[in-house]
Amino acid sequence: MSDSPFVPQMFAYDSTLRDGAQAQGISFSVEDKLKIVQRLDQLGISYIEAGNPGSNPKDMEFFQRIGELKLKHARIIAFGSTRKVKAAVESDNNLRSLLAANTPAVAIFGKSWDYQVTDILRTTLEENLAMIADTIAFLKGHGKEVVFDAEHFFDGYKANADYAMQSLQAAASAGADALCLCDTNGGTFSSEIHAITAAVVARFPKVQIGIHCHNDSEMAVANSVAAVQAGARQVQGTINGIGERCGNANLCAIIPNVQLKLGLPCIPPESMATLTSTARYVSEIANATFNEKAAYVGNDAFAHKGGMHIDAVTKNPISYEHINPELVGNARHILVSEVAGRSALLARMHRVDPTLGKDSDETKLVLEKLKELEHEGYQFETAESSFQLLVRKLLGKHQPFFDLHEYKVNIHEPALNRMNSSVTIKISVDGQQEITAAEGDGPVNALDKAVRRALERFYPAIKDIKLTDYKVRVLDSDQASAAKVRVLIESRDQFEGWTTIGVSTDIIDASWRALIDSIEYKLVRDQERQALTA
Ligand SMILES: CC(=O)SCCNC(=O)CCNC(=O)[C@H](O)C(C)(C)COP(=O)(O)OP(=O)(O)OC[C@H]1O[C@@H](n2cnc3c(N)ncnc32)[C@H](O)[C@@H]1OP(=O)(O)O
Ligand SMILES: CC(=O)C(=O)O
Repeated sequence: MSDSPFVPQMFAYDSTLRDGAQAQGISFSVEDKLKIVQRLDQLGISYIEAGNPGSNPKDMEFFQRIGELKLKHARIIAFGSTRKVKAAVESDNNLRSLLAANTPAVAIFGKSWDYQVTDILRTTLEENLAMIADTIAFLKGHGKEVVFDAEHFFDGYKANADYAMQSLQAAASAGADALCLCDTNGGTFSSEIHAITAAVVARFPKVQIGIHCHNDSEMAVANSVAAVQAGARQVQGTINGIGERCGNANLCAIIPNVQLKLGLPCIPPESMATLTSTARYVSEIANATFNEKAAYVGNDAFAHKGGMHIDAVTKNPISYEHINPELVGNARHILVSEVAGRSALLARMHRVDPTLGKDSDETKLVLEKLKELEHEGYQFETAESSFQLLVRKLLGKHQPFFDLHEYKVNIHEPALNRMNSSVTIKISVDGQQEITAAEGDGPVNALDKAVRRALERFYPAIKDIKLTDYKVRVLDSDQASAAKVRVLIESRDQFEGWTTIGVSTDIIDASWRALIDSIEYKLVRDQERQALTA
């Protein structure tokens, strides 16, 4: 490995902790911010815009503590606005806070749309240019690297190109190190972004030009890439695209687009494989639901379901994958479902019998049964473990772990201590009979307790199973109380998680099927692990 420091050709500028924190439902604690900064630094981000020191005490505390961290790649940026109208920079509270943040670099947003100056700032066009110039000169005088965010630049340019350019000129003449063009309202089209950015790059050939896009027209990533193609060399965005309204440009798509497709390195090549885990990490800390459909980093980004696609991808992945998923730390998923073909089944069938091929009778049998069960309401793409058990059963390789003789469910109303249900169950293992009973908060809970109690004597490892989720979906609601239900149960032990499924017109029966698959899958996996270590 080379010891020479990585030199980006494109500066990745992350605003998750500033613009991302302006998203509805997001609020990072100081500890959250410190953790995210470290993770972004490991990813190799060049700039981290980490908050507004003039906005709130939490952000100021963050800036007081950030010095504790030793960062390898990132420069921390404190964010604020140009000075107030008709005010002196020296006495401006926002600017004092920016200096108190003690960061090597600052970002200042200022108006570049004439209408925003007259109607929102309610001042003259000349005063706004003076606000920009005074603020940047003041910060440069304090030794800061300064990024000028030209707010509403594209709308401003379309309304009054001359004034929009004057705002950039004021910033550049005052010493700004980068001029960042903002599509603040997120309504600009990629062709306009490209043309306007190209005009700015031509006018300011010696200054770094940045791009900051919002996603109000679902075009933030495309617009950012268009600006890069027009010559922008700093690209702003947030992890997972979180941000105000519809969000910001998503760096998890922009970084691989720019680095892998346009050939402009923005993070060290060896960090690219941590992109997917970084996206999940930030989502977890933000307490946000992760978008599994996200390009590059979502679970579904390389999930193949159509039988013909699976067949082709198995022959050569580039047939239906735009990049190798491992480059961004993601993985290929082959889904089994009613739209699968034989190729989709082979990897699962080989776990049970490696000699089987695409043309084996067993492969056709499993495919037919899969389609029949999916027609009945099963959905195996989300219940891989039940499918794996089905394959074992159809191939005659499954040895049942117990025989069920009967179970009886009773509902007690009124409930005592929320235990409104009880179950008695009779099973046998190798001829030894066991009868147990259990009470539960609902019949499924009572059933779960009773079957575990009955089996634990024979299979103590069952104690390690934790049921982590239980989902019920009514499949044909027009049948009212006779409708079929699909139950999905997610389980975990100390090694892994797994999902099983049951379908029936009776919710207790559907739950029983999913529950028994869960227990049997655990026992099968324990056997497989023992065989590996034997
Ligand atoms: C596009 C963007 O994302 S820009 C960043 C937006 N982010 C935020 O607003 C989050 C942080 N903001 C805050 O915490 C608060 O708004 C503060 C502390 C900065 C200011 O709070 P307040 O002083 O109470 O003002 P308030 O938020 O109500 O109004 C904003 C003021 O800033 C002025 N302002 C807006 N843009 C600028 C600018 N570029 N330069 C100078 N002043 C500006 C407005 O005209 C308004 O001034 P006024 O009070 O004289 O009418
Ligand atoms: C500065 C900024 O966040 C914007 O204009 O969108």
